[in-house]
Amino acid sequence: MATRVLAAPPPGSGLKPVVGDPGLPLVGNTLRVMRRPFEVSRERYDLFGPVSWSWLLGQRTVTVQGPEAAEAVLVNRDKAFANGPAWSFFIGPFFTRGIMLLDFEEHLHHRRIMQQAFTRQRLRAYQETMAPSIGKGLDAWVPGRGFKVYDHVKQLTLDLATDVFMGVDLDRAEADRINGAFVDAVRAGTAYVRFPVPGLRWHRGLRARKTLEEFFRTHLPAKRRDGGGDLFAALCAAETDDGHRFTDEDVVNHMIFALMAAHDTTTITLTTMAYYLARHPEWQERLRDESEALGKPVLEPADLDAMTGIDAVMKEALRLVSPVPALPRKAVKDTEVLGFHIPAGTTVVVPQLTNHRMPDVWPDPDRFDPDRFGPDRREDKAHKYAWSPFGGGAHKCIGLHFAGMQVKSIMHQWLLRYRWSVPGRYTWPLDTTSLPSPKDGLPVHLERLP
Ligand code: HEM
Repeated sequence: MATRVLAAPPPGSGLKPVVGDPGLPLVGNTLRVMRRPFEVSRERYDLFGPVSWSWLLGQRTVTVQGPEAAEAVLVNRDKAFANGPAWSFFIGPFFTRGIMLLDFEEHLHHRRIMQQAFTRQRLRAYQETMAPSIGKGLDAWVPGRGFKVYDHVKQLTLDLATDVFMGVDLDRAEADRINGAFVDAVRAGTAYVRFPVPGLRWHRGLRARKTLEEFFRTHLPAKRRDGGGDLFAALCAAETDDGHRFTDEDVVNHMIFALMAAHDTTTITLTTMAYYLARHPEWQERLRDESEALGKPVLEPADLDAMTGIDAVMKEALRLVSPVPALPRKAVKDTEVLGFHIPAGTTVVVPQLTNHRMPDVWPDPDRFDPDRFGPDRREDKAHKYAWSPFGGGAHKCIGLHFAGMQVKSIMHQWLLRYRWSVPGRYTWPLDTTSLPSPKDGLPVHLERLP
């Protein structure tokens, strides 16, 4: 391995240079990092320490490992790191002006308005709207062997998005058209060919973006007029105390982004929970007992905190498989992380996926052990950023309570309806080349409970 310095620190600054290895010509270390993230990150940590550089996805990228470095980048005290130029590289054309792509003053302005759509009162309304749709979606599952959890959960969360996010009555064909556009927009972010060739991902993504824009623009006037208990209506109505509101264009952009931010992340969380609950039937039974003991077919807002088993398994699933595996930033001026010199223009990545499995922070890090979040252990308290699947700082996930509510509501109803299992020696083939997901869709034996 050829070890090189990223850039010499300014003389007299007292800063250390970032050391790393460029990797292979053209591809750098991209394929190794994508295919074997856990092994490669441990190897690099041992070799270079918490801050190192490499060529990744065609960019000179500094990777910061461990909670301390994650905190420095995400809290971003001297405003050296920007989201827009970093995230745009992946999702820019499809999620134009999504809130995560805005920075500094402008971001804060939008975030303050958006927060009005995520108040406690709004969340209660979303939960109530969602409950019957979850039941309907789960009842439609056909039990048997080879039931692909990932595909079914993805469909379920997409259908829920139609109710809870859009609140628009769509027939099946129209719902499928919008869901399809949405899936194409998301997929385009991980296209290999990153310019529009008809039939390929990038092109389909651009077409999908147009479809989604037209859809939301068409329904917007009625939403503004009639309101409702959905996110679309909430964004239309959102207003800060000093009277700031979203324009029509803002609402369209934020709706498209929020759908994306909410959908794959909750799908991955539920699929990971289902995988470990299939591998650990004792935990599945423990959670089912808890849900049965509650004595209610659907969770109500006041029940969310009481579901401690589901909560621990959800946290452990988010630790083992972080749905957003890496948080990229672009340095907009010379700065430092843990005393290492980061020159302006560098892409900096916080690798959530591997940070959550650092042996220095988590005992036996690859083991599924939800009790590590129990009151007597609280291993997540090792550092404020030890467990940070929702990010941190100004861009911390605005939907984190929504996500918890949705995941718990679905899991509760699922446990009451079905038992599921995998063969004893099955381990899932986790694809980590994009957002993490099982290559085989996670086939389980799904049995309906009497
Ligand atoms: C388990 C589920 C989820 C996970 C793991 C997750 C994770 C994240 C992460 C890590 C970020 C920060 C990205 C960064 O700093 O670059 C983020 C931002 C965001 N998330 Fe989530 N998310 C989840 C669910 C949701 C849901 C359900 C919604 C909406 C209802 C949502 C809406 C957003 C929005 C709007 C942002 C951007 C916030 C900003 O830039 O100010 N997320 N999410």
